[in-house]
Amino acid sequence: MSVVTVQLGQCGNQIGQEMFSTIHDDSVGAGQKMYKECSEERFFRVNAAGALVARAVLVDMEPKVISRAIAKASKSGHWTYGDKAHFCQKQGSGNNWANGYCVHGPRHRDAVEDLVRREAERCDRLAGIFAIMSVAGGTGSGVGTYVTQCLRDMYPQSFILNHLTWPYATGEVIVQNYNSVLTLSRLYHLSDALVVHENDTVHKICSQLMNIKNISISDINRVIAHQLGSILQPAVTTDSAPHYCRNALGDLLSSLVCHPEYKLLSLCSIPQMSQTSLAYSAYTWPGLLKHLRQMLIANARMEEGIDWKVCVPLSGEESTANRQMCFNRSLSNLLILRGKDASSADTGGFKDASLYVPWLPPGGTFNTWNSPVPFNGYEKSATLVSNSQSLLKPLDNIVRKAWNMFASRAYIHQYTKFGISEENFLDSFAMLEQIISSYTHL
Ligand SMILES: Nc1nc2c(ncn2[C@@H]2O[C@H](COP(=O)(O)OP(=O)(O)OP(=O)(O)O)[C@@H](O)[C@H]2O)c(=O)[nH]1
Repeated sequence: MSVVTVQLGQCGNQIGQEMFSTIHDDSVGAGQKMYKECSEERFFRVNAAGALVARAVLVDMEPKVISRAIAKASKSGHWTYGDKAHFCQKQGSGNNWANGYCVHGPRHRDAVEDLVRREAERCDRLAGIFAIMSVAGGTGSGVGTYVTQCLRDMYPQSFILNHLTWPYATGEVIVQNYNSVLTLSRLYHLSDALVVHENDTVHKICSQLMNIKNISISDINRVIAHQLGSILQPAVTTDSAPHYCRNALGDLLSSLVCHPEYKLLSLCSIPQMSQTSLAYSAYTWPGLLKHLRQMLIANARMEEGIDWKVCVPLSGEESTANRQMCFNRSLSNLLILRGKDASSADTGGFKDASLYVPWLPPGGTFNTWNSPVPFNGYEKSATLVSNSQSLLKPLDNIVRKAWNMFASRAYIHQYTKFGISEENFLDSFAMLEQIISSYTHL
């Protein structure tokens, strides 16, 4: 089964290109026929000339980033984007969600829908749609939300997974929190799940784990692409064993999203390091999984600086006490292990019922996938996809900052002039407050 990826805006196109590159290099580097075939079927098609073509549609309102992504892919000499798989215009959305959602989106709806339809028709079986965008700009967030809405209408029965990049908290764009609030509140209804990367967190991984001195956006995107690849590349699931699972998105979503109120997914991978350090490092599964479990409960996105004092509350313990300990409660977790002896690693620590909400049956909260193939040069690696309270604080920060600005009606005229009213804002705030409340009271 195949996934159609839709890359939206600058961020979506840059991350998408890096993701295809990581996936391609990993499947070739693995030197394992079944793994490579499964990965290629999922993400690439073969054109008439026998070359690999990404199953992707590129959308932006300005041409520069798309041209660069297409050129980089061609330069790899291994894969390309489709000849007519992109749509761009001359001028961006000016970091204004309303401009993207109310103007550019509807104006170019037919052209974008046509591109996605053509790509979907080239799949023998469509596993779903993977849309990549930032929440803070104008095109990725505004057009991206509009396009997701159209795709939901076009493919009501298909899985739609959105990958969202959250802005640096310090902020590059004054209205980034408005754009984020509008994007998140709409996508929450449309998408089956939202996989989130926060730029601040990934920046820290680059500086503290990868030891990069002058961190560029490409460095950030490589880390994001690595984590995405680690969940999207072929793996054996309980149902598919001994074969690789064919329905990557479906299995991911059924493992993690048990209730429409809870759709926020975070990722953490271990180990993560520079290529030079990789050659000198050796890991054991018990060591990796012990760290990863503590990262989960203490809500740390990297293995450095984990708070080892946070522990799982004993059953019946007061929920306020849990909160004081900063214990991160989960609804569900998916653990993906790749590399030597992955299938025999002991994952018992993640099955502990106290990690999870009491109202879900224990069998439905935790799943493990594995693959014997080392991922992206790592002899052993583990990624945890988590539907937990881990995004509560960043979400709350975005909503609070946006609300503070909205209270004085700052910059609201830039939105009302495109048709987004104050009531629309209020609805979005109310919707996100509800999600915050639901996750808070897990
Ligand atoms: N991780 C990551 N973040 C990016 C990248 N490019 C932009 N961003 C973030 O995305 C947000 C801005 O969104 P963009 O994607 O640049 O904007 P756009 O969607 O193209 O919208 P317009 O510029 O208004 O047309 C900011 O929070 C940036 O930090 C990227 O390549 N990687």
